[in-house]
Amino acid sequence: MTAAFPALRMRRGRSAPWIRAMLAEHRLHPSDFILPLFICDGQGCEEPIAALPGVSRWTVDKIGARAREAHAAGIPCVALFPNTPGPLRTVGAEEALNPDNLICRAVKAVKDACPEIGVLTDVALDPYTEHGHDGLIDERGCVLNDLTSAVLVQQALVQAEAGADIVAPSDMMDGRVGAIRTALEQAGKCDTAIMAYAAKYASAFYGPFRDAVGSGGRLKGDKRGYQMDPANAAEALREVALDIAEGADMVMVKPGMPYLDVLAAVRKRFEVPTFAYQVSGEYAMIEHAAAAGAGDRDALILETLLAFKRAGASGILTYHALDAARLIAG
Ligand SMILES: NCC(=O)CCC(=O)O
Ligand SMILES: [Mg+2]
Repeated sequence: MTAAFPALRMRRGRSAPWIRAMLAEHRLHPSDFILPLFICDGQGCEEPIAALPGVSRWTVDKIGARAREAHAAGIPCVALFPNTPGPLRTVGAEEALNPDNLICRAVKAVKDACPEIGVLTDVALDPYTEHGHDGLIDERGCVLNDLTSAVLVQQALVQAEAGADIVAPSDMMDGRVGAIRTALEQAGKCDTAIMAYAAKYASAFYGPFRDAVGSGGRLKGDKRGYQMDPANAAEALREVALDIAEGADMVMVKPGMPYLDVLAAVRKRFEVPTFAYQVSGEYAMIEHAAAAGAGDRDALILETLLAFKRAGASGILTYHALDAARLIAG
C-alpha cells in the first residue's frame, strides 16, 4: 500500500528539472544506437535517398569516414546494407557469396578506418536476387526454406571472413540461426556474434528501405510467406525461443514503434539482449511529420527512441542514430 492524496502528490516528482532528472527511470545514451549505412557502387559518391530524406548511400571509399563520425558520436556499431548493381542481381543470388562484393569491401573499409567500431552485416538475399525476395524461389515464387538457409550459411561465412563482428540474418527462414552458428564454429569464427531478426513482421513500413537497397521495384508479390503476420504476438515468443535455442546471441523485433508490445513481451520472457529496429518507414514518418509542422523533429526523435528503452530494448537500430547521439550529448 502507498500513501494517498494529499499525502501523496505525484506532481512533486515533476516539479523541477533536477528532480525529473533524478527520478527518470530510463535514459538514452549514444551507446544504445546502431547506425545503418547504405553502400553503393562506384567511386567518390554520395547518393541521397529520396525516400529517406537526410540519408544517403555512400561508395566504399567514403564509408570509413561515416564510421569514424559514428564512433566520434559514441555509437558502438554500424549496420551495412548494399545496393547491388542491377546486372549482379540474379535468380540464384550468387553475388551474395562473392568475397569481393560491395558489403565485404565495405566491412574492410570500415575496419581499416575505424577498428574500434563494431560492424553488423545483414544476412539475406534480397539485395542480390533479381526478384527482390530474401531467398531462392520455386516456379510459383515461393521462397524455399532449406535451400535458402544453405546459401545464407555461406553468405554469413563470407561476411565473417571479411571481418563482420555480428552477422544478422534478416530472412526469417526456419533453422538458419542454428545452421549459421554451427558453420561459424566449424570455421573457427567462434567470436562472430549472431543478432537474429527473430520477430520480423511483414510490414508496410519497409518501403523506403527497399528503395535504398534497390529491391523495391523488383519485388513480385509480398513476403508474408516468411515474415510474420502483424496480427500475431504469441508467435513472436515462439520465434524468439527458437532462435535463442539455436545460438542467437541477441534477438531483434522489427519494425519498432508499432511492435512495442512484442518487444516488451520478449524482453520480459527471455531476458536476453533484445534490439528494436526503428525501420525506414518510421524514420520517414517522423521526417515528414516534422517537415509538415506536426511536431518538433528533435523531440519526436528522442521520445520515440526513449520509448524503446522503456519497453526493454538493449539497443535500437535507427537511421536517426547520429542525430540522436548528438542531441543527447547536447
Ligand atoms: N534487413 C533490414 C531491413 O529490412 C530494414 C527495413 C527498413 O528499415 O525499413
Ligand atoms: Mg524463425
